[in-house]
Amino acid sequence: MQSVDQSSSTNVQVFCRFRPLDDHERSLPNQRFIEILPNSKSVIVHPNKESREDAQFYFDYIFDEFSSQQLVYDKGARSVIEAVMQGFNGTVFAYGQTSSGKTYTMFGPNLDDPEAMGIIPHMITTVFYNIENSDPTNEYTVKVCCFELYLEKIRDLFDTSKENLKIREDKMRGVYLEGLTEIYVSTGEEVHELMKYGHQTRAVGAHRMNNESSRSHLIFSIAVSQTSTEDFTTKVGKLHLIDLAGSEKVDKTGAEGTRLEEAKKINKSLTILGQVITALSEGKRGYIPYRDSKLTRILQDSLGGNSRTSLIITCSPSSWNELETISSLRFGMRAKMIKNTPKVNIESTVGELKLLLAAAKEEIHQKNKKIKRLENNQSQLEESMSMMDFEIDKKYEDVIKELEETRARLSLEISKNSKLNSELSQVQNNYDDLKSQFDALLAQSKLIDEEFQSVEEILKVKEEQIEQLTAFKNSYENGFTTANDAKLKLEQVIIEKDLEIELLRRKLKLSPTAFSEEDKVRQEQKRKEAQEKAIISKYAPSLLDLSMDSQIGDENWRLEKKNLIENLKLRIKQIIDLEIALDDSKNDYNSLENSMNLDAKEAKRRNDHLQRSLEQLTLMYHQLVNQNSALSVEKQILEKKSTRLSEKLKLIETSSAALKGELKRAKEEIDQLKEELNQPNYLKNTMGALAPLIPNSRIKKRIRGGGNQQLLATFAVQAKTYSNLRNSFNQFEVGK
Ligand SMILES: Nc1ncnc2c1ncn2[C@@H]1O[C@H](COP(=O)(O)OP(=O)(O)OP(=O)(O)O)[C@@H](O)[C@H]1O
Repeated sequence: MQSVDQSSSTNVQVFCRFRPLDDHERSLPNQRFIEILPNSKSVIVHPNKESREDAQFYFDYIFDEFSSQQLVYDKGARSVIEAVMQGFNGTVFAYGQTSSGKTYTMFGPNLDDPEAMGIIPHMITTVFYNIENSDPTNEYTVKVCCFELYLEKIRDLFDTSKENLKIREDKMRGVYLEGLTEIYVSTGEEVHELMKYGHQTRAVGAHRMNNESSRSHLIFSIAVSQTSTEDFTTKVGKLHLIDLAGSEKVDKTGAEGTRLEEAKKINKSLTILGQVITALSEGKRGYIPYRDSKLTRILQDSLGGNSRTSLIITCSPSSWNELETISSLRFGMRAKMIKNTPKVNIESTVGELKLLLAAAKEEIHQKNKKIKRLENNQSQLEESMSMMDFEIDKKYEDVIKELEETRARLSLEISKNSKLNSELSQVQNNYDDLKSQFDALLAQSKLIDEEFQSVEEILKVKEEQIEQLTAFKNSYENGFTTANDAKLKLEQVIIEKDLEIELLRRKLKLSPTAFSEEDKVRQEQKRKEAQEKAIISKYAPSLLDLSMDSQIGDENWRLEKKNLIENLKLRIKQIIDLEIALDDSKNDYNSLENSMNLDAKEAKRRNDHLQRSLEQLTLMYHQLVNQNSALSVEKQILEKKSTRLSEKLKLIETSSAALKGELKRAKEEIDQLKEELNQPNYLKNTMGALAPLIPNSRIKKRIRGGGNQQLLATFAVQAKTYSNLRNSFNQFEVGK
């Protein structure tokens, strides 16, 4: 069966029904505590205790104690059966505390009285009314089942020997009960009888609040299948009508023993139902605790699933049940928030099945081919993946190896670099030392310069004094030279006169020896002295100067001058020494600076080189890491692809197996039905107690939809069959 989305999601419709006060409640003071507003959509609760505040609740409709069964059905449930007739799933259920009127609402106090009957009998009537009034080209089959959930066990109410049915789930059928009796019916009366039968078979017990309290959750289901004889499409709508057992406060109801056990189980399953509703109302689509109880598993589709659902909250209007009523109203408000997504269920006819079978066969064939192809692809993929894995691993290993080597090289370079750095810092230290020495020398030289300048200034003064003295000496010398020259000239004249005199004497005496020897020696000495002086004055005036100095006799000045000269010489020597030392240190400094510059340049060059290689290595490292992560991503994608392919393959295999199984089951069912049909005592054997009620209950009965003409024609026959059935049923009951 497939579901066709012909509708958007709809909220669960929630109604509220207040029953009249019962005898006990009427005997109490402050009986009523609720106020239904005129729009019949909201109710205000006025709590008795002043400490509690008024609370307002909103519903799709609120039925008061005077609301008729017909009104409750029309407003609260009719739309659901209309949807079921169109192929949707539908659920109507009643929830409320014990003795609040759930059974009254779902079944009614009298199942045969059209005015008193509740929702379930009304539904049955509507189903068959709709069939009878539908287009004659429609063909219907209707099957019903009825079971109860009692003490957490599922009991088949059409075959009570089935006491503990198991819940199963598969893709095709959804949640279902294995082995549950399903009865095909052809008339509303048949369903009516079956409903009564199930209702009577239900576990009922009495307690302080309800003499006929339902101790189980009852589910009555009708599946309506509608086939068009024109296009052979089939829609199947399933309707669940549920009368829940009521929650109870055991101290109020006085439950003991089995009753207490029942109450606990009922309360527990209702608590889980509340949790499911809370989770759904909060939009927790991820985890809903459906599986925590059998009731919620059965209701899975009705709450948050593929179903049009109506919930009727039944309440007591009495303040005696104030807390229970408020709790039920809150439950209803939460349920109102649940969204369901009902879809039309389309089922195939035999003709369609044949076509489907052929199509399925073809599909299976195609899928098998595809599976083979996929298997091949997968093995190829696996092969290439393993090769790829190998290559990736190898590449990865190479990369890692290269990385390790690079790292080793890097650490070597780093240690070299740090060594160079320490050398550099040592050179830097030396340089700093020299620099400070140089600075000290520079400072010293500055001092010397300053001293030198002051000495120069003194020298200047002294030079000026010397110049003055020299000028004085020169003028003095000039005077002396002139006097000396005059003296020399005079002496020369005297010598010449002496010589003339001698000559004259000789002439007179005719003998040269006329001059005495003494005179000759004296004359010679004088001549020599004169000659000497001339020579001295001509060639060595400085000597004269000195002799002059000594002659002028300024002894103090001479001494001072001498000291000054000595001092000057000493200072000059010191300056020269300092200059030499300065030059030396300048040279040292320059050479050091040169060598240092060279070292620093070299270190910088190496450092730059190292920096560059470090950057390159880092780049390479990053590239390798990127390459590696890209490869990992590629690997992951391929793995994911492969997993997806495997999953797809598995899905195809599963769906193909399910399809095969389904086809096999359908075939077996057809064969079995054919076989059963051929057996004369078939019905007696299979239906047991229900056999007299519903003839041929395991056989699909095709009911033609149609106008009233056909209806009238068949009605007589059906009425006769019905009265026959009732007779035989009565006989059967008597005979039991
Ligand atoms: N709307 C109503 N009008 C008149 N009587 C009502 C109405 N609803 C309930 N009652 C009466 O109240 C009593 C309890 O109702 P009912 O058995 O339907 O309650 P319940 O909720 O099914 O209880 P439990 O959970 O114990 O089975 C019955 O006697 C029933 O006839």
